[in-house]
Amino acid sequence: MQTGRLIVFTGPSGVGKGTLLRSLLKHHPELELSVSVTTRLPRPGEIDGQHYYFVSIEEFEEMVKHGELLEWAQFAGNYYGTPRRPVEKLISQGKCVILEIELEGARQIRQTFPTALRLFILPPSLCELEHRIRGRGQDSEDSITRRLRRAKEEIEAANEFDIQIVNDDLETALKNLEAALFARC
Ligand SMILES: Nc1ncnc2c1ncn2[C@@H]1O[C@H](COP(=O)(O)OP(=O)(O)OP(=O)(O)O)[C@@H](O)[C@H]1O
Ligand SMILES: Nc1nc2c(ncn2[C@@H]2O[C@H](COP(=O)(O)O)[C@@H](O)[C@H]2O)c(=O)[nH]1
Repeated sequence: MQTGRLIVFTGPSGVGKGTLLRSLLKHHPELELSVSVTTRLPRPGEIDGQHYYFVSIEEFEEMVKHGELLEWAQFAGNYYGTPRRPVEKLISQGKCVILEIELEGARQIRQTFPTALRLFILPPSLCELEHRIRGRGQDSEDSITRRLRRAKEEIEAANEFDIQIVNDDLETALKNLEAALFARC
């Protein structure tokens, strides 16, 4: 793995990005995961500063106004963004930093960090994606509808990314992910 690299990890909500990343980071603690800012309410068990920085809409808008976000987007009725300073600091220290972000944010990063490695995680089918989002049991019906509608648009954009990985069997997807990341030393 090259040092000082930005890795963008995108895919529809519920495809298993977080699940894959938790496993990847367990095996590769040298990788850094950026903690995003969001106006979404915390889910049960989510910890401020660990899963997200949970902020108000006003606080988020202030961050945008002051250029504190590397990228940001609206998703399923909430704002999400990547705090600029910690990412730039880690990259300057030679670390590989992973951003788990949706499509609009990934497109912004392509403009500002053209050398970032961009991966897209695909579900085996839309039916399985819906099954996973519902099975997670964390989102309202309205949020599920918005997420699934957005999923179709996101999947159509998968070819914009450097690498596509289907998350069907979790272990296979993890192996493919590791191969994609570490073959690029
Ligand atoms: N390969 C897999 N096979 C079956 N279930 C899976 C697989 N990968 C993840 N899941 C399950 O799918 C659900 C959604 O996974 P996860 O929360 O990691 O998705 P996500 O892409 O991070 O979603 P979001 O973008 O909304 O945060 C979880 O319940 C998880 O356990
Ligand atoms: N553009 C950005 N998208 C982000 C960021 N952090 C998370 N996300 C994406 O939002 C959706 C929904 O997340 P959830 O936690 O509410 O399920 C998902 O696709 C995330 O990848 C960010 O900083 N910028």
